Amino acid sequence: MWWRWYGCWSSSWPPAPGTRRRQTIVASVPERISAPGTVRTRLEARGVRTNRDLRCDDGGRAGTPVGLTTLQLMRLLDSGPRGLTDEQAEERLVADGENVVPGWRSPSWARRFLGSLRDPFTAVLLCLGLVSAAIASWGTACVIMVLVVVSCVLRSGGEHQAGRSMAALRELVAATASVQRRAGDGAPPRVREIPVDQLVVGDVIRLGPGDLVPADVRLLRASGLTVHQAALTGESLPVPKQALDAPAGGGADLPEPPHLCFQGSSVASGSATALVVATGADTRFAAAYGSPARRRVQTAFDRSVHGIAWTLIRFMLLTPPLVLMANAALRGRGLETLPFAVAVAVGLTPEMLPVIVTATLARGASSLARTSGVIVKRLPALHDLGAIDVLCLDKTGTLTQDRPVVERSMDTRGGDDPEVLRWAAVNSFWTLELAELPAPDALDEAILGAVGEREAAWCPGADPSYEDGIAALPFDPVHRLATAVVRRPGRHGRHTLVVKGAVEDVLARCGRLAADGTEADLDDEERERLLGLAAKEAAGGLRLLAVARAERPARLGAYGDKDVRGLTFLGFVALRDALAPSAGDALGDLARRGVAVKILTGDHPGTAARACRDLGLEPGEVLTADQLVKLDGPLLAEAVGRATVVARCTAQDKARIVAALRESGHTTGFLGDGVNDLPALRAADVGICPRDAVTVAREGADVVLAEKDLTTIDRALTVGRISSGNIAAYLRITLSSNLGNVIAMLSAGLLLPFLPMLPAQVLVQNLCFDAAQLAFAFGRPSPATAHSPAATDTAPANKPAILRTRAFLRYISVFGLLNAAADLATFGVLALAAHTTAATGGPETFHAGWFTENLLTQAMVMLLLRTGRRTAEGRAVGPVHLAVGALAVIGVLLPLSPLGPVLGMSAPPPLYYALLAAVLTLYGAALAAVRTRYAGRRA
Ligand SMILES: Nc1ncnc2c1ncn2[C@@H]1O[C@H](COP(=O)(O)OP(=O)(O)OP(=O)(O)O)[C@@H](O)[C@H]1O
Repeated sequence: MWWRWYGCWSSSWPPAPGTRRRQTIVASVPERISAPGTVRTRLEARGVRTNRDLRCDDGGRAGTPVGLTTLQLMRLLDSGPRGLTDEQAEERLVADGENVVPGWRSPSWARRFLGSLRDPFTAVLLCLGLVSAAIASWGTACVIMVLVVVSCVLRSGGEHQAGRSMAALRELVAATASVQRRAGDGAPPRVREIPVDQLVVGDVIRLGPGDLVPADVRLLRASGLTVHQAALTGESLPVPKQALDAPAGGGADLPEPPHLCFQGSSVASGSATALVVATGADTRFAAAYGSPARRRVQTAFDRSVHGIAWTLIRFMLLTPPLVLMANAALRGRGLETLPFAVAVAVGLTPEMLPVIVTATLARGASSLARTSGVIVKRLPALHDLGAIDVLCLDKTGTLTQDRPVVERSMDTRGGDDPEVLRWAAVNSFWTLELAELPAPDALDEAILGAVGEREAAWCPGADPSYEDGIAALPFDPVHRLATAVVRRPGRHGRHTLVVKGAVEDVLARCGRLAADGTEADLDDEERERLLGLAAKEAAGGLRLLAVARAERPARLGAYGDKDVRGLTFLGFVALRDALAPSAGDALGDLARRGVAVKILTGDHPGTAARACRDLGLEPGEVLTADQLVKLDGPLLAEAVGRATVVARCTAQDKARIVAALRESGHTTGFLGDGVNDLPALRAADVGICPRDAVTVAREGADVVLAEKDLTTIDRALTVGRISSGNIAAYLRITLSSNLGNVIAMLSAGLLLPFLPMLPAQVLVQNLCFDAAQLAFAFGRPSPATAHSPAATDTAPANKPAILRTRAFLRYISVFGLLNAAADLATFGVLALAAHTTAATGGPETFHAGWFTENLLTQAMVMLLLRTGRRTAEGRAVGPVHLAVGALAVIGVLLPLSPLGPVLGMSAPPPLYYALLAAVLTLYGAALAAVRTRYAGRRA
C-alpha cells in the first residue's frame, strides 16, 4: 500500500511519534584519520580535486564553480548524484579539514587573558596604575597592578571554563545536515543526519524549509526553493533559487547565481538536493566574515549591566580631578594628593563585576542544563531570561501538541465530503514526494494518515498515488499554501493543480466554487459565506485547510506561484490539534510571575482564541496581522499590549511585533520553532526554541529547551531571575559601600590635616572586599528556590528581574550616604576615644580604626542587603556567610597583627571598640529600616 512503502522514501520518514522534525542531538564525531599529508597525496595521485584546488576553477571566486554543467562539476569533484562513499568522505575530511569557518573556534586561555584587559573597568584600573607609576608612587602602582592581574586571571579563567562548558552544551544542539552517502561503491545511498562540520566537497545533501545551508552548494534539483541570504547580501526577502544544468553565458559574472546557495543562508520555503562545492574557509561566507562577529540588537543585559557600568566609569574618571581640585582649593595641597585621588577612584571600581557576571551566569546555565535540559547558548541571555516581562509564543506545538488529526472534510456547503480530503491527500503526497522534503509537515502527515485509514477500510479510490505527479510547490509560509501539479489517469494533455492552504489565501486565488456536483462563479457574497463557515469551525477550536483545484493544458515548463490563480474552491479539511496538557498551568504560573503572554500565530484567529480560552487565558481583543500593517513603533506596541492573540502572522509580522514591544521598553522573549519564527527569534531580547525546532531556529535562538513545554520556560525564568538577582546584589552592595567610602574619604581628606587613608590601605581594603564579593558568584541558587514559584530572592521570583539604571543609582546613593554617615560617626568616635584615653590619636590609630570599621560595615552590608525577607540559601551557611565572617575577622585582627604597622596602622584604644559596637548597632538598625522601605521596590 502506498502509505506503507512511502516510509521507505527517506530514512528520516516517518518521524518518531511526537517528533515534528528529525532528531537534533548530533551523533558523535567519527574518528579522524591522523595523517593528512598522506591522504592528500593519495587523493592527488587519484586526481581528486579538493576544496583548495577548486578555487582556481572559477577565476578566484572562492569555491563557486558557477559556469560548469552539473556533469562537468560532478566529474571534477569525483562525485555523483548518489553521493560519496563513507571512505571518500573521510579522506576528504582529512584533506580539507572540518567545515568550520576559521576564527569561529573559541579563543585560547592566553587570548582570553589579553582580551580581558579590554574590559572597561580593568582598562580604567590599568590607566590609574600607569598614572601612579608615572608620578613614582610605586606602592600604589604595584597594588593596582596586582588588582589588574588578579581580576584578569579570574576573569579569563572563569570565561575559559564557562566557554568550554558552553561549547559542550552547544554541541548538543549543533546544526546537522541531511547528507546522502553510501557504505561502499556498490551500496545504495542512504540519507542521514551528520554534524555540519563533517560535510565535505562532493557530498550530496538535502535541504528543506528551516534548514541552514551548511556549505556552498550547487543545486541538482529544487522545488519552490527560496532562501534567506540576508547574512551575505543584506537582502531581507527570500530569494528564489533553481537548479540549472548549464547557466546562460557560463553564469560566472552573475552577482546572484540562481543555481548556487551559500553557507550562511537558510531555506525559507521549498526543498532541494544539492552538491557541496566548498566548505570551511573556502566558502563565500568565510571570505565575507572571517570572524564570529554576530550583530545582534542591543539586549536587556546590554541596557542594564552595561548601562550601569558606563555610568560608573564616567564617575570614576571624574573623581581624581575633583579630589585634586578640592584639596588644592581647601587645603592648598598640590600634586602630592594624586596617589590618594587615584586610590579614591580605584575604591569606586567594581573591578570584580565581569568575573562575578561570568561566574554567576555560567553557574546558572549549567544548573539549568543539568536539572531541566535547558541550554543557554549565550550567557547574557540567562540574565535577560530573568528580566522578561512579555513572552511571545506561537500557538502550534506550544499551546497545542502539534499532533493534528483529521476531524472531517466538508464541501462548500458545510456537508461531509470525503472527496475533499482525497484531494488534500493528493496535494500532500505529491508535494512530499516530488519536493524531497527532509521531513513531512504535521498537517500533511495527518491528512495522509486519515486517507490511509480510509484505504485500509477498503474505501475505493482513496489512494492519492492514483494520479501521476508532475511538479510541486511545497508549503510556503509567506503565501500560506502548497501546490501539487498532477496528471489524472485518462486525461492526456491536461494537468490538474491541487492546492491546499489557509482559507483566506486559497479563497483569494479562487474564481469559482464547486457545489452540488457543478461549478459556479465565486462572488463576494459566496466568499463571505465561506469565510463565515470557516470562522464557525475555527471557533470550535479546529484547524482549517481550504482545498482547491484547477485544470490546465499540459506543458513542459516549470510551474510557479503566478500559475496558482483562477482555482475552483472545493471545500475544507478540519483538523483537531489537542491542547498541550501542561500549557494551562504554565500560563497561570507565567501570569503570577508578572509575565504577559502574547500569542503570535500563523493560524486562524478563531482557532487561536479558542485554544487560549480553553487554557484559561482570556484572549480579549483578537487581532490579525492585517489590522496592524499601518501601525508602527509605540502605536504597534500599544495595540499588541491590549491584545493577547495576533493571528495570521507571517515571519515578518512576528518580528515587527517583537521589535515594537522591545522598543517600547519591554524585555521581550519569543518562543518559536518554525522557519517562520526565525526573524522574531533574532529580534527578541531572548529567542527560545525547543530542541526539535528547525535547524535555522536552533541556530538563531539564545536558549534551547529540551522540549517545547512552557513549564520548562517557567523554570528557566526562575533561574534567570536568581542569577540576575545575584549580579544585582553584588552591584548594590559593592557600589553602596564604595560610594560611602569615597564620600567619607573626600570629607575626611578635607577635614583632617593628614590623608584619611593611605593609598596602600585603600587598595588592601579593596582587595579584601573583592575577594569577599566573589562569594556572590558561588552563592547557591538552591534548587528549592529555583523551582518554587514563591521563591523570594533579591529578585523576587514573582517579578521580572530588571536592573534600571536610574532606580539603581538612587538606591546606591541612599545606602552610600548611610554608609558615609556611619564612617563620619566613626571619625567622631575615634576622636572621642583618643581624647578620653589621651591616646596619641595620630594618623596610624585613625587609619587602623577606620580600616576596621570599613570592613565590618562592608560585612554587615553583604549580610543585610544580599537578600529580601528570605534568603536564597535558606538558613544554611553558604559562601556569602563565610566571606562575611572572614571579612570581619580580617577587619578586626589585621591592624593588630604585625602587618598593621607595615601598612601604617597602630591599634586603637579598647574604648574605641566599645563605641564602634554602638555605631555598628545603629548602622545595622538604619540599614534594616531603609531596606524594609525598599523591600518590594527593587532597583
Ligand atoms: N503543509 C501545509 N500545507 C498547506 N497549508 C498549510 C500547511 N501548513 C500550514 N498551512 C496553513 O498555513 C497557515 C499558517 O501556517 P504557519 O505554519 O505559518 O502557522 P501555524 O503552524 O498555523 O501557527 P504557528 O505560527 O502558531 O506555528 C496554517 O494555519 C494553515 O492554514
